[in-house]
Amino acid sequence: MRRSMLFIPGNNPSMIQNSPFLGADSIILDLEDAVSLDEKDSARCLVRNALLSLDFNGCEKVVRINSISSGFGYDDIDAIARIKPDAFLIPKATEDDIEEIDSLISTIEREEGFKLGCIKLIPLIETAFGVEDVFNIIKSSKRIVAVLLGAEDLTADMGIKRTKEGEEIFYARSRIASVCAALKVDAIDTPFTDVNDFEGLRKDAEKAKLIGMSGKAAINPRQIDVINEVFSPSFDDINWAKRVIEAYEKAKMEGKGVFALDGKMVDAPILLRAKNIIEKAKAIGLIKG
Ligand SMILES: CC(=O)SCCNC(=O)CCNC(=O)[C@H](O)C(C)(C)COP(=O)(O)OP(=O)(O)OC[C@H]1O[C@@H](n2cnc3c(N)ncnc32)[C@H](O)[C@@H]1OP(=O)(O)O
Ligand SMILES: O=C([O-])CC(=O)C(=O)O
Ligand SMILES: [Mg+2]
Repeated sequence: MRRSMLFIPGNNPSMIQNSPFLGADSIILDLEDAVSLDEKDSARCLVRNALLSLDFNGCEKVVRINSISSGFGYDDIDAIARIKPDAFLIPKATEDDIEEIDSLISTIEREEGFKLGCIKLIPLIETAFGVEDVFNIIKSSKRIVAVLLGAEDLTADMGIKRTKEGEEIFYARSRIASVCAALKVDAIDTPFTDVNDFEGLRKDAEKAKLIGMSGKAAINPRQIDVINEVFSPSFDDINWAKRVIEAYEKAKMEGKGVFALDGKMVDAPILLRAKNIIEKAKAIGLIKG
């Protein structure tokens, strides 16, 4: 489950130390934009030591490396892949970068005796070209398990304003959600940058969920509860899903493929939606069995 993915600056030891107990599903230790140029080497060292020594309490451990073109990316991959993070987040991802990084990681996995393919990739889609090419980017490596939308860089690349309402990213969100559903990987929404506006955060997360995104990045621990709540099935959802499944079983015995529940039609796609809710609730531990 990747409902919430918390960014943590890779040069901040106290934030890193507390991170496993904040309730995020994934922790993204950042070596890219949250770290200034003169701290790139020390942050890499700190993140490496943290991954070696801290118990991450079951959180997914993701490291955002610097891009290959920045000159820091090769050192990031070499230092971090050898201690087996769960995944790398690849900024301003292109097909060429992903193919090259996939091959570099394969070499390290062989050298270190790791299972081939154990280190996953999450491309950060944050250029107009990346949005248009997202299908091919995901197809370029079997390691890809999710895609993250980076709206700050995307809107900068497009030369447009970033707003709280987010109309300017509706297309990018929708395209990423649709392609990710087609290729069966998670679609993770961009962070909401006003860390004191929880109503705004909730609305923004709900917008992303409505069009099919499965989780959202956070930049502050106080954002995690809201994000987890929005991307978990509610108790009403779960009760509805149970009733649909029960009613469907009964209807099937009576030889019916379609019937009405509370005045609304239920047929195969509605059953599928109900089953998806139950699966998600089980994965999160909201229901057992
Ligand atoms: C566009 C992009 O690239 S996004 C990705 C890169 N950006 C980042 O990683 C930013 C990460 N977030 C932060 O640095 C900070 O949360 C800021 C700058 C946004 C806000 O800072 P503040 O207003 O000082 O945060 P706040 O007052 O809520 O901090 C409360 C506590 O949470 C901690 N905290 C804040 N952010 C984080 C975080 N991302 N991870 C872990 N702990 C954090 C603080 O250290 C503080 O701890 P303390 O009480 O022990 O001192
Ligand atoms: O990774 C993210 O979600 C944030 C980011 O880099 C961006 O918006 O440019
Ligand atoms: Mg960015």
